[in-house]
Amino acid sequence: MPSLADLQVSSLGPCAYPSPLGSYVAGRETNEYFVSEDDRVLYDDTISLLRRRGEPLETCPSFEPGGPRPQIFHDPATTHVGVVTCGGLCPGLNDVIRAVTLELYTHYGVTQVTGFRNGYAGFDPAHGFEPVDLTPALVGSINERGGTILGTSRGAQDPVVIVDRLVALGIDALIVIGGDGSMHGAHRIVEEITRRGLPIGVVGIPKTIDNDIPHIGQSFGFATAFGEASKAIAAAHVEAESAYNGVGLVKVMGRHAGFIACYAALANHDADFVLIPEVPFSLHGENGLVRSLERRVRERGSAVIVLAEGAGQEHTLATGRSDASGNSRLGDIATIVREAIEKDFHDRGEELTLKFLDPGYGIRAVPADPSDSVYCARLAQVAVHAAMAGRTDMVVGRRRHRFVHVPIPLVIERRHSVNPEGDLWLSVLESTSQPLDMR
Ligand SMILES: Nc1ncnc2c1ncn2[C@@H]1O[C@H](COP(=O)(O)OP(=O)(O)O)[C@@H](O)[C@H]1O
Ligand SMILES: O=P(O)(O)OC[C@H]1O[C@](O)(COP(=O)(O)O)[C@@H](O)[C@@H]1O
Ligand SMILES: [Mg+2]
Repeated sequence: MPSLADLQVSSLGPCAYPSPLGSYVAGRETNEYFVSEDDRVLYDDTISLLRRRGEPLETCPSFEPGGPRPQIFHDPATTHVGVVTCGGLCPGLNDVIRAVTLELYTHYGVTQVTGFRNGYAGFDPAHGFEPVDLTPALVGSINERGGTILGTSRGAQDPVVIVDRLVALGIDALIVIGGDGSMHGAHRIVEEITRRGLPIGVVGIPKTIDNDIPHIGQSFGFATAFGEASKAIAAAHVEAESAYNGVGLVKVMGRHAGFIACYAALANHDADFVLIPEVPFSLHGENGLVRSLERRVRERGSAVIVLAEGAGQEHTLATGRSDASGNSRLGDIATIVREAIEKDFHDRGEELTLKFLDPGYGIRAVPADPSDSVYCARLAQVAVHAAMAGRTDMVVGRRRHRFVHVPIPLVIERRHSVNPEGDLWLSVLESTSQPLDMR
């Protein structure tokens, strides 16, 4: 449980410039568009949690709200903003690049916006990736396409080299669009900036289809991704129920967190079993997957299993390998589950029609759905407000419908994952009627 001190956002210094957004509210009796610098968004959201603390509201943990400030740190006339996308693809990356650029140009009058190519690698002159001048004309309709126009990458880069490049190009604020790994990287960039005493801010916009970043509500692109995954589950259901002893096995992404599997399964209620990294299961034994599946197929004639790629890793041979960013390469649980099911039906002399679907990269290479598009645009605007107000070492998030600033050290402290004791997993159990304990 974070303390109030853990939730304090770092700032480059006092805000000496009036915000150009002030012209919008000039002459109005109220200026509710602007965020009050002394307002806070409470961490706890129930009376019982607050009561348990027994403290005045002012000392209870709370976040700085996101949104435009009446006074800003950077002078828009001279400000130069950098933008980079890192890590795996995610629907909405182009929406965010577009909205950051347009917010800077249109509302702050900032006309120097530079996009770094191919993730953190783009800062290293040795790679020879020329930065891109992001303009309203360039970004106008990029939101219609999946992927990122800037390119992305995995793999470590030296923060010293990155800060050297920021200094060489005169960047005042860097917007990092990335996942947990990118935010670790962003924090190391901040440490190097701080070591040199430079007035350069770093603001993150959390991206990942896995939704494994804590404290930020939900990462953009997650909703689009699970929506795409749910289409594969619906197809598996149709295939399974149209066959004699039909079984659909759908593998979805989700390295350490089973959110995609849970939400995709809940989206159409076609799943009979959801297997996620957070909840261990046995393959064999009375409560294990194979016997439970046998019972379900006997009762209903068919069944659908949704399998997160990171589930049941204890049943696989550890690969001992990792990708360029240090993320572990997973064992192939789908093949193990599939072979166990096929062997069991074969040994029992039962017919089986098993269809294996892996929507794979197809769930993250698509453009954002309308709901994620809105979310991307708004997160981007809030990130620009934060950057212009001199905030640093923070990411933007939306907790319970409130935009907030979350310090990066807090979001990289741990991973967000499905709580097996929580209400999401309970919904999955209710929807699938799978055994509570499959060990
Ligand atoms: N602990 C870390 N410290 C510094 N940089 C990191 C760290 N983890 C990842 N990165 C860098 O952040 C970038 C993106 O990380 P990655 O894990 O691939 O994707 P994501 O940000 O989507 O989780 C990569 O360039 C990677 O080298
Ligand atoms: O792009 P790669 O390296 O094949 O990685 C695939 C992994 O990326 C993810 O989409 C998550 O990526 P991020 O960590 O970049 O958010 C996982 O769901 C999946 O395991
Ligand atoms: Mg990640």
